[in-house]
Amino acid sequence: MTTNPTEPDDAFHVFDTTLRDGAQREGINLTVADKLSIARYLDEFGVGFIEGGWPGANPRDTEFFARASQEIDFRHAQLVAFGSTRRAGAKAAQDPQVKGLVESGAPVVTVVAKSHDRHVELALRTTLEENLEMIRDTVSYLREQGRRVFVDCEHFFDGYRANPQYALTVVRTAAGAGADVVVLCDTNGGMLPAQVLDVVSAVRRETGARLGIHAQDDSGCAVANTLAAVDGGATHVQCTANGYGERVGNCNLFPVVAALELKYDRRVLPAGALAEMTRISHAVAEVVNLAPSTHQPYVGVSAFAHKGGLHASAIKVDPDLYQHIDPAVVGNTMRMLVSDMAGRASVELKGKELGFDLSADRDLVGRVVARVKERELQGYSYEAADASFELMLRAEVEGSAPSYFRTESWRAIVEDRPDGSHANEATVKLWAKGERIVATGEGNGPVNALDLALRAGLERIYPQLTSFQLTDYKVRILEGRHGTESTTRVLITTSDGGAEWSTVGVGENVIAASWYALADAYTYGLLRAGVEPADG
Ligand SMILES: CC(=O)SCCNC(=O)CCNC(=O)[C@H](O)C(C)(C)COP(=O)(O)OP(=O)(O)OC[C@H]1O[C@@H](n2cnc3c(N)ncnc32)[C@H](O)[C@@H]1OP(=O)(O)O
Ligand SMILES: CC(=O)C(=O)O
Repeated sequence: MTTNPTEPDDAFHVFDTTLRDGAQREGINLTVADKLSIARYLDEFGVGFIEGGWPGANPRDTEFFARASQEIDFRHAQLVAFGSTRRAGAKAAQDPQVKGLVESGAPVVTVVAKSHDRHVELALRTTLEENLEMIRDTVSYLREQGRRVFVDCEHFFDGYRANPQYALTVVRTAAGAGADVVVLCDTNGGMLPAQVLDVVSAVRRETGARLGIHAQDDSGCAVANTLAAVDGGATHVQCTANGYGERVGNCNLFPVVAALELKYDRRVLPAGALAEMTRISHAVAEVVNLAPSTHQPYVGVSAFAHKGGLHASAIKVDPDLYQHIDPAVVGNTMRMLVSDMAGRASVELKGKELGFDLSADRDLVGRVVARVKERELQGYSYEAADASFELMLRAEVEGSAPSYFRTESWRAIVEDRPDGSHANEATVKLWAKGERIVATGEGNGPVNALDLALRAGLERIYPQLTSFQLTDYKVRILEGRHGTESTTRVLITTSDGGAEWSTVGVGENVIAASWYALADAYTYGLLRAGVEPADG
């Protein structure tokens, strides 16, 4: 029952609610500027609708609507205001909340309505008939005001189980009053795909209304439930970027649109948009200030990272053997992880990724595999330390590891002072380009002092390292095995302001392990910068 003359009846809607339901996630607190920035990313990605928030519910959402239409030249999306049906016993035309929706200026309004009889009686504290009247009146009023209206039927699936006739009457009432789409909501997120398929198919059959789906992820089934609803006849999917949302989250936009485009062969995004998906997902994560999930389907950095040796050996023949799609299609890349689960193929493919053709030297590849396994047994972990792996690989390929300095000794001292403060000092004694260097550093911890001493000692000889910055530092104490002492593993990430690289060090204590990881970090950085190796 489409009432929008500009759209064919079978038009498919990708409706994003990151700025409304996504913002209901614990830990997300968006400014108006953040919301504007996310809206730009979503429009660029090509979603059809952006639900911007609840105008009138808080000053931030009201300001967002005032500014979004002025400041953003939407190319693909229409802005949607969210609100509820009018209050019981009032008139929609006089309801301040409904007026706020009109005053937002948004061309589309989503109205949340009760569709579960128990919610009407307990939460709204009104009659079933008055709830229908609230829906009828609110939708008609908004239509008279020239708005396109979608109705979100809250708790629809639970309501349908409890009282199917009432739930169906709500759908008919909303559609009859002029709602373009009636959205069936799994508000508590407890449904499973087979149930969603059954209910959506039945509602479509019984009412003929145009249906949408809004699935919360409490059972971990939001994406599957959304696709099941599409199978049942829904043509409008509500999702959020990276699955942000109330409680555990909402339906993740990215796997849904990827599935629709790549597996249902349905064009739901503008041409070329899918290849931007990984970048857009990470950009939105940056704006909401949450680290992008490494294991998110399609867009996570681990989504196409292969660790098992057997996988690598098949991928060497054809990547399709262990990948459901070509990562480039969604703007991601395949990565090979080298660890003690690697075989020859893993090392060969990793070598290729790093620019080495190892295919002709079976013995060398075998030696590298053996070395990786032996070092991982000691506590090293190369899958998160590509730079240390490359230095080790180069040592095998080129006969010796690239080297820029030789260590005579180092020491780090922590002084506990009577006032409870600590002084951290380090001294390094090095040889570089034939010169003996003694340098000291004072830092906010012993590792920082060691890093500063190393930097102070080498900076004059290798000015390139002034741009290096330690950006991440992780320590893990590894249990001793078979009666041996425990050891410490340190992973360091270093940046030169553009690229980042990670190194690993293992030692009997945290400072020794840090030293090895730091030495690799500086060595690899100088190599990357194109500096000719020159040992002490
Ligand atoms: C499933 C969802 O995620 S829906 C979206 C939920 N999002 C939010 O709630 C975020 C924004 N909300 C808010 O800022 C506030 O809750 C407001 C401004 C909307 C309302 O605030 P208040 O007026 O203080 O009311 P409060 O939040 O305590 O209760 C909500 C009221 O709306 C009523 N209500 C709930 N659903 C509906 C509905 N579909 N139609 C009409 N009224 C409704 C409740 O019965 C309650 O009425 P009462 O005040 O007579 O008890
Ligand atoms: C509308 C909505 O957010 C829900 O029912 O979960």
